[in-house]
Amino acid sequence: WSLADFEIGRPLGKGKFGRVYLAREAKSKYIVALKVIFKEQIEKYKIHHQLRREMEIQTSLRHPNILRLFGWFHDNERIFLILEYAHGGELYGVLKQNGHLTEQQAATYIASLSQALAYCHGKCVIHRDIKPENLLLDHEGRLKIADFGWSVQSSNKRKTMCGTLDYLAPEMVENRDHDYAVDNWTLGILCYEFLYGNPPFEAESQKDTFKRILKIDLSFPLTPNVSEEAKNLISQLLVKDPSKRLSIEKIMQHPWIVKNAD
Ligand SMILES: CC(C)CCNC(=O)Cn1cc(-c2ccc3c(-c4nc5ccccc5[nH]4)n[nH]c3c2)cn1
Repeated sequence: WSLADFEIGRPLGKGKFGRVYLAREAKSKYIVALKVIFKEQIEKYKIHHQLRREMEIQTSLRHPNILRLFGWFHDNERIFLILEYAHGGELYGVLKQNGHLTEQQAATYIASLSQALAYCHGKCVIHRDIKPENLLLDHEGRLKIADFGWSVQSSNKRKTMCGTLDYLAPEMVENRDHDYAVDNWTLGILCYEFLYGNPPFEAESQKDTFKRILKIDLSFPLTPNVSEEAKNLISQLLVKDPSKRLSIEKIMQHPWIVKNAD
């Protein structure tokens, strides 16, 4: 592939490392999202190996709820990633527009995320950075995890702090070793945010967010009205001891998911 094969459209936003444009492959008319990453950025931030690993990870993942990386090409100063185009845009937009989601929508997205994570964990990939901005919707409103900005192969004990803090599990806040269960924690954070409109441990300062996470300072507002089953699932995921968090399989069998996810 080369840039000449594509007609470039409007900017779709900026992902990690670069901007993303709507694009159409000239011959097939196939619509894609084309991400442009400047090589000088890669040199400057020394992220060549991380980028390569992400590209290998994302190319190898094939799942209906994981955004495809079809391929890539480069010219002298830029690398271009040919990504799946998600017609529905960011889930974040839907969440902010409606304030919060219905229990059916929330359960459907949590079920989709759980299936995608079960698939990733099966391939020894921990996502570690799942947040609404990284979740896109296709033309049927089906969820697509877009950004493997900090995904690692599981053996890694990386210590870098990644992304916004609201979604960090206690073991990551305490910079202890972490494993797949960080993604289970994040499902609890997202479930809470889908139903209430903001993440459970939000605070004025980062320090206070850290404290609330480490204390599991979890409370459920009286409005909007949320079912006991939903609160039960959230309470079984936002557990300090990673080994005590509900497994992905158990999430899929939880009464709230079985009843509300479609
Ligand atoms: C290899 C490594 C660097 C990871 C490869 N993955 C990414 O680059 C992650 N990434 C995906 C995107 C992205 C952003 C937006 C979209 C969209 C999209 N569709 C939209 C519809 C309406 C409004 C906005 C939209 N954005 N479709 N596919 C996308 C893909 C940005 N970063």
